[in-house]
Amino acid sequence: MSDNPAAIAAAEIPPGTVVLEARDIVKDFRGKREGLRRKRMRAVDHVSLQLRTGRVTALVGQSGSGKSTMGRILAQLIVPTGGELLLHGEPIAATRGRKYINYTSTVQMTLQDPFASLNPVHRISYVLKRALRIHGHATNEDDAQEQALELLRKVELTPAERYLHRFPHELSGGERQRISFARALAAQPQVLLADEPVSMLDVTIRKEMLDLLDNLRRTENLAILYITHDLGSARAYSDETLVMYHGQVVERGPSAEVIDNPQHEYTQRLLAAAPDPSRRRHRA
Ligand SMILES: Nc1ncnc2c1ncn2[C@@H]1O[C@H](COP(=O)(O)OP(=O)(O)OP(=O)(O)O)[C@@H](O)[C@H]1O
Repeated sequence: MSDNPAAIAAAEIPPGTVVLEARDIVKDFRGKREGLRRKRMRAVDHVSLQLRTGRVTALVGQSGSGKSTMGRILAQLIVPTGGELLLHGEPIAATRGRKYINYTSTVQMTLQDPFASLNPVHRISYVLKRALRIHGHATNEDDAQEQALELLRKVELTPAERYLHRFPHELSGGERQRISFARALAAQPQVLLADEPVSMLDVTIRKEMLDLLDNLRRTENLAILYITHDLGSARAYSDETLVMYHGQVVERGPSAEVIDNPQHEYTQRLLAAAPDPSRRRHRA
């Protein structure tokens, strides 16, 4: 086993191990101009969280509460104003270069709109093989081909051979989101940051997609951050829920407790506005 815990397969790490930790993260953006001064806008206000292998952590809150900003900080797509990230207990500093690529191999993010995140001019085979090569997991063309097929099977796009030669526009929204997951898995990550993975999909396929995510959590032992405004799915698919309001985490705990018995007035209001907050599901 490698002595670098970030470089080993997630499956080799005991479930429940903290992989990624955010401590006291703050993010300020430049806000609207007021006279000669520009106001500061605090999108994330002293947020701490831990992501553990084989566990799903839900980050819920209404639009503008800071969920995506927090996800982008965890993916190192943007730099926080304050606080720190720790990977396997080691502070992260590099935002470019080899160390940054190593970080992105360990921590992958998928976005809400799978169509916007896939280049329309490339076939699926190119998308997956490129990701495999960038992260150093394919040594030659045959190897890349075999692994690309295996990734398609993992995200339940079968027969896999049929999908390799397609372009994104030839796929449905659900299939494109599965390709986004496959591309993320090509990095062999330990952490998956899933930003609103089903909100742009037809309601009839949302459950299938969340079941797939749950499956990947188990089979790949992934630490998953599930960013959503849907409390019902957070209750059904996550172990822990953090509720964000105006950039702050106002309530956190086991998802069943937070959602069945919310203590904070904001969580109670969110629940009152949710269509079916009591949906339950027994997890494997
Ligand atoms: N690049 C940016 N520059 C300025 N303000 C930003 C930027 N990105 C986000 N914000 C602001 O930060 C706040 C939090 O935004 P964020 O996208 O994190 O919220 P969210 O909870 O993910 O919402 P949604 O569910 O709509 O994506 C919002 O007020 C948003 O306008």
